[in-house]
Amino acid sequence: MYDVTEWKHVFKLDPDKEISDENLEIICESGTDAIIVGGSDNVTMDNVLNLMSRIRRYLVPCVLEVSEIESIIPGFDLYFIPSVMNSTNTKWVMGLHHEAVKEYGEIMSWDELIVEGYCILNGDCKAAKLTEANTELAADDVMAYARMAENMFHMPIFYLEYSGTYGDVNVVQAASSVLSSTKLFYGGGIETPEQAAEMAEYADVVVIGNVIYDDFGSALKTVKAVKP
Ligand SMILES: CC(C)=CCC/C(C)=C/CC/C(C)=C/CC/C(C)=C/CC/C(C)=C/CC/C(C)=C/CC/C(C)=C/COP(=O)(O)OP(=O)(O)O
Ligand SMILES: O=P(O)(O)OC[C@@H](O)CO
Ligand SMILES: [Mg+2]
Repeated sequence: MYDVTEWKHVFKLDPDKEISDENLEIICESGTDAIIVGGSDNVTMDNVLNLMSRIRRYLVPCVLEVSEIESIIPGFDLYFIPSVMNSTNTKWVMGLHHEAVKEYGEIMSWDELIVEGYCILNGDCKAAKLTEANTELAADDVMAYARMAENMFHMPIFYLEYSGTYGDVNVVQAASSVLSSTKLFYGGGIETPEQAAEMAEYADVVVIGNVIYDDFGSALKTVKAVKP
């Protein structure tokens, strides 16, 4: 029904940030493959519900990327569950997941859940600090995580996260070279259609976040750059 393996471009909307109805409509009808709702600060039931119900006016698939147990609400098409592979604290690898499944296990629709093997590479971003990620990684370290995600843990998504900064295309290429069934998501610092196209050469899916709020016109152009 929602075939993530066909996606090339997604917008990530932050429930803690303002977006006008007009811009939301443009984003939802832009031809992007999905809208991810997610962020690392002040993600509450209220602001998640508010954003979800506004996105729900459109046909585009709508995904909650879970960052806090308290803000999980029903009604999304899919739930992306990050597991930070390069975290040094097991809480962010499997700990919170264990707690959540203990609480919701009985009522969970497992086919709506998609696990993302996160590898966070921008040491200055909030997610890196929160999860105590070891971001001092060379390309071969990242390749090893990618191989583990696909061959050991059978994760559907390997997510290279540079949130807030434009990443190293050689690292994205290296990760891509060792993946076949697991889909490579790239997110971080994409501000122009050219950058989106550059990362899309190697990543299966590019994620566009902050630029939606900083330069809406440029954000919109990334769709055609990736899906001409
Ligand atoms: C009732 C109901 C609908 C039930 C459904 C069942 C369900 C979905 C159950 C959930 C099961 C489950 C296993 C949940 C996991 C729970 C959990 C809290 C896991 C931890 C997730 C995690 C590792 C979070 C760490 C932070 C992280 C990686 C967040 C991802 C998003 C991210 C990096 C956003 C970037 O944030 P942003 O604000 O844009 O950052 P900048 O400031 O840098 O821009
Ligand atoms: O906000 P930006 O830097 O575009 O990053 C997108 C996404 O990967 C954040 O989780
Ligand atoms: Mg952001």
